[in-house]
Amino acid sequence: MDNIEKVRAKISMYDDEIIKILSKRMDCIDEIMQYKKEKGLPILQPEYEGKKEVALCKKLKDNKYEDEIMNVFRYVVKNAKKYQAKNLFPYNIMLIGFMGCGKSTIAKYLSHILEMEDLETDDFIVKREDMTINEIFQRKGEEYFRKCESNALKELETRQGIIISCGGGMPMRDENVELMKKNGKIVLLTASPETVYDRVKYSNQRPLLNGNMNVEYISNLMEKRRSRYESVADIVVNTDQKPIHAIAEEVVSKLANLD
Ligand SMILES: Nc1ncnc2c1ncn2[C@@H]1O[C@H](COP(=O)(O)OP(=O)(O)OP(=O)(O)O)[C@@H](O)[C@H]1O
Ligand SMILES: O=C(O)C1=C[C@@H](O)[C@@H](O)[C@H](O)C1
Ligand SMILES: [Mg+2]
Repeated sequence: MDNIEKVRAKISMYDDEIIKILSKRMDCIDEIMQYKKEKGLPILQPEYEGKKEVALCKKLKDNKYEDEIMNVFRYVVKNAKKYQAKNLFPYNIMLIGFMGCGKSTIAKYLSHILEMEDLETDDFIVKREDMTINEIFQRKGEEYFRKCESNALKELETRQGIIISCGGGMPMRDENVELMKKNGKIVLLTASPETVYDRVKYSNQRPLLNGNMNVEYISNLMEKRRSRYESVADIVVNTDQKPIHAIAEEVVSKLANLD
């Protein structure tokens, strides 16, 4: 064997070791998930991630390959999170609820913490139609927008393992709910009319609220939708006066405890 072949053989041997070690590391993820389940511990522990990064930096200090190895570790951690999410949620997480209840905010947070892709049906429609939601309502009318929502769900029918933040009116149509339930669990986020008002009062991006930006209007529309929202939801999480991470944890633990 010439020298280069010898080195390649060595690399191959190290690859075997890496595979063995990575598999053992993944087994630990299974163990941790099982342990958290048994002890009723929070599934999301974002503070652990920061500590882990610091600990790894310390271990790699003065290592010639510090940057490269650190990058590999980040990828390892990313994939461990993906593996965990895939096991916990082998379906789409469909966030529904009134405007301003926090669907987009929670979807983004969960997407980061679980390494799951997130998608906004409103954004999806804006891209397809090449118009803002306000423009669609003004030029084509609400009924047209509602058809776009159904079409968006049909296009997304085959996707799996994503977090979908649905437009506030999406669950009002039976055909939409059917599509949402096909390969997803429906998470209803709630907030009081006062909270919603506080969160959205300076925005003009929600056509239904333009010219109606007051607690009374919000309260009336919310009441009209309440029973529909509640009847289609697999789980419900109230978001009033709660920080994002607490809402996200509640979503995740309630979903994980579904049969
Ligand atoms: N738990 C929370 N605490 C404080 N502010 C929040 C919370 N959740 C969301 N917000 C803020 O409220 C506003 C509305 O939130 P978000 O856009 O996520 O709502 P949404 O349900 O997606 O609304 P829409 O249906 O109109 O898309 C944002 O400015 C966001 O930063
Ligand atoms: O609640 C609703 O009906 C809506 C909510 C937004 O997400 C947009 O989908 C649109 O403004 C309509
Ligand atoms: Mg949103």
